[in-house]
Amino acid sequence: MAIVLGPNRYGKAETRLVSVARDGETHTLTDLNVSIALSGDLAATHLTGDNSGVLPTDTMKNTVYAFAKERGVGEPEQFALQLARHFVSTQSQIDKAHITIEAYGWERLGPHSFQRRGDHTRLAAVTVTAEQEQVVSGVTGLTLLNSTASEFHGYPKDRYTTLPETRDRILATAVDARWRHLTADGDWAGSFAGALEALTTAFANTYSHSLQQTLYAMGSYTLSQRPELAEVRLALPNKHHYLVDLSPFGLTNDNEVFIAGDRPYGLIEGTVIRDDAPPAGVEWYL
Ligand SMILES: O=c1[nH]c(=O)c2[nH]c(=O)[nH]c2[nH]1
Repeated sequence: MAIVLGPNRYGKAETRLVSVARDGETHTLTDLNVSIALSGDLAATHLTGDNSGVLPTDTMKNTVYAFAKERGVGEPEQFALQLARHFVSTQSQIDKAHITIEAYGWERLGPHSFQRRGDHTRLAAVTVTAEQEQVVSGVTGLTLLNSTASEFHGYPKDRYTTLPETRDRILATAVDARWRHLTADGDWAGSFAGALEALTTAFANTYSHSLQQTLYAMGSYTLSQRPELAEVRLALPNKHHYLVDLSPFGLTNDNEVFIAGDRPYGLIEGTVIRDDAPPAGVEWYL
């Protein structure tokens, strides 16, 4: 029996970068959280403490800030690609760079005034090797609600089932979604806006018999609208809204008064794929 080093990677997590593009009077704000994970021939440092192949994570953080100045930040997918290519091409012991970026939105209030958007966070994740570049975009924390056009019935019942069947309920979720691009160059801003629009349109327009059905509708509509995408992965928490029993007060409740549940929640997860798309080159997770 031998004990060996398994898969490993390292990098600087959550480098917070705020960049102001001072193009005259009207400034543009970019607000990112950048995480870097490098892997390759890193056995020596783990096994013997030889750090000759260990680019410091501090240097990775500095590279983020220097690239912001030297190249500008631009779209998160593009910025992540530039960083990933840099580490793979300049560090011979590194064969894979995985960069994830959370981009926080700021709405313009004036030429140099902004209001932080709280409604969702944009995501980008790229993986670069010598052979391949994979780009994934996504969104998290996008809370959506339909106040009707949602039913849930016809499910199996056993001795522990208490859930009443419903023909009219609130359907609400906080969308956590990732979508894989077919190529590593594109109109990242337009693609993100289009995918977000497709997801929300499908949520609003689907008459739902389950959140699972809504998940498939959101993924398939997004792929139908966005030819640059190969695959959409969705994790949809079912943000339950429970009807309040108003009968103790002699009142009816015709789907008007709800308790917003917190925990536990149903979690519906699924992938929708274009069947002629090439498979992902490297595994990616939500
Ligand atoms: O849309 C739903 N899907 C389920 O699987 C489920 N399970 C549950 O209790 N409520 C719901 N709603």
